Amino acid sequence: MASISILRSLENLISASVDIIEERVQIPDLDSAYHESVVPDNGLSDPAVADAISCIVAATAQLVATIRPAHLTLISTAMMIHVPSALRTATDLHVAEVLRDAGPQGLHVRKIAALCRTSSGKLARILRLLASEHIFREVSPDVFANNRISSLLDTKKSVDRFAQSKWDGGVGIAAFVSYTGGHTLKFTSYLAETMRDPSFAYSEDHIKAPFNYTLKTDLPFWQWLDLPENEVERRKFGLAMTCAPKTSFEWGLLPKNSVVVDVGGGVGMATLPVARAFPDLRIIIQDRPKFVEDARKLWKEELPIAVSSGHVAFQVHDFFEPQPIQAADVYLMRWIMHDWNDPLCISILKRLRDAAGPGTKLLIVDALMSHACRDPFAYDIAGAAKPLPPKPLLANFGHARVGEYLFDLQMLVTVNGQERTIRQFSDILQVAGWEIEEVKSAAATQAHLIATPAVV
Ligand SMILES: C[S@@+](CC[C@H](N)C(=O)[O-])C[C@H]1O[C@@H](n2cnc3c(N)ncnc32)[C@H](O)[C@@H]1O
Repeated sequence: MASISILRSLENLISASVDIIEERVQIPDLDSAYHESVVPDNGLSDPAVADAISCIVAATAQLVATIRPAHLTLISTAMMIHVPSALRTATDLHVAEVLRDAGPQGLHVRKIAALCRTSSGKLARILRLLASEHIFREVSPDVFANNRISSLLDTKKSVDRFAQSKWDGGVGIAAFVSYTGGHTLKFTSYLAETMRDPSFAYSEDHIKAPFNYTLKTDLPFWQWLDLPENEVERRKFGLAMTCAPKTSFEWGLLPKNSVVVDVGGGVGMATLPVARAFPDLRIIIQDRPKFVEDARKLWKEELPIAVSSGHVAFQVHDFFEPQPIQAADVYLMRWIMHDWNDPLCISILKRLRDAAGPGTKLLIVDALMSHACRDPFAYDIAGAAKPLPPKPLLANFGHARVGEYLFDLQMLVTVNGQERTIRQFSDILQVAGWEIEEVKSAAATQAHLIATPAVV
């Protein structure tokens, strides 16, 4: 297809998608504050709207790639590293909280800088870069306000409280932004060096990640997080898990008092919304000692009734050791498999298979990878095939699904881990004695693989 007809097809796709959205929902202004009850922030339950949004995101990115001079795309992509860095800086300086009370008219950067205790000249440049990427808004020269995106960084705490800690309690996406724009950015900057060093490039060992190369340590990432000097990073990491959408498993179909074990559950960010919505379930959060300690504190603050009623319990457990909770109704593992190489995943899965009863379900929540081109593989697992987008979009929905590939590299640089395709999952599960029954939300950043014990 000639470029001009590609541009026209993309333009038509965008226009048709806007029509679908206009028919079904009202889209809030980008300048108003974030509210989780409005579309698109909470409108993705309507599949037609979700698809239309994906088409717009994919098509606009493809339009830009097609029409922008190639050298400008390369130069601006290379320099995009400054965006996560600026975003983390604004987050750690509490700019969104400082701007909360200023409302839509905003605050002069001199006042923002005074409250954030930093240089106004440099802060203005940082905020202007972000405003150009539609995060914050420059209302008039040097006057900045929150917009729908930046206001999501607001932890709702008073700035005075930050003397104690910003990273206590449910601080949401700010923790993810601060963690990723800090440590992950450092680790990924050494990716090229590790790919040229054979002892790293060809290794599947979890202590051969760019993280280890960057910090010159042989400690596994999880042990490094346990060090006293990394306490703040560990808390941020635990809270960063809030950034995920809720699990879409049908928890409501489980009988009262069903036992759900959140294996490697961190501070319990996957099961906290489940416990809120289904208080009759019995949830056990297992993790390493420090995360269990953090989880206990967080749940006491966030959902004390679950703690006092005993509907949630916390257990120190190494998932390479025999599973202490036998025949649970559900073993949930969200964002665990992607941390480990195949042999170690198989060890974890075998421990759960040994403990499983005939009715046990294993729920794995992770991204499900696909190629960026069409894939002739015949999917014989229910729900595993991802819907194909309209042409001329890339077969994997391009920029609309880039999150999966970003997470994949996040795993590579931190723990030498990886996201997997359905074939890769199917292989390791089979070796460990599990059979995939169904896949839900295959195309989402968090696909759900539901497996049952294989009959031997
Ligand atoms: C990416 S986080 C996911 C946390 C949680 N599942 C969630 O989705 O919020 C991985 C978790 O695995 C835990 N972990 C690492 N090694 C472990 C082990 N050997 N036994 C139990 N948990 C472990 C980490 O402490 C961390 O909380």
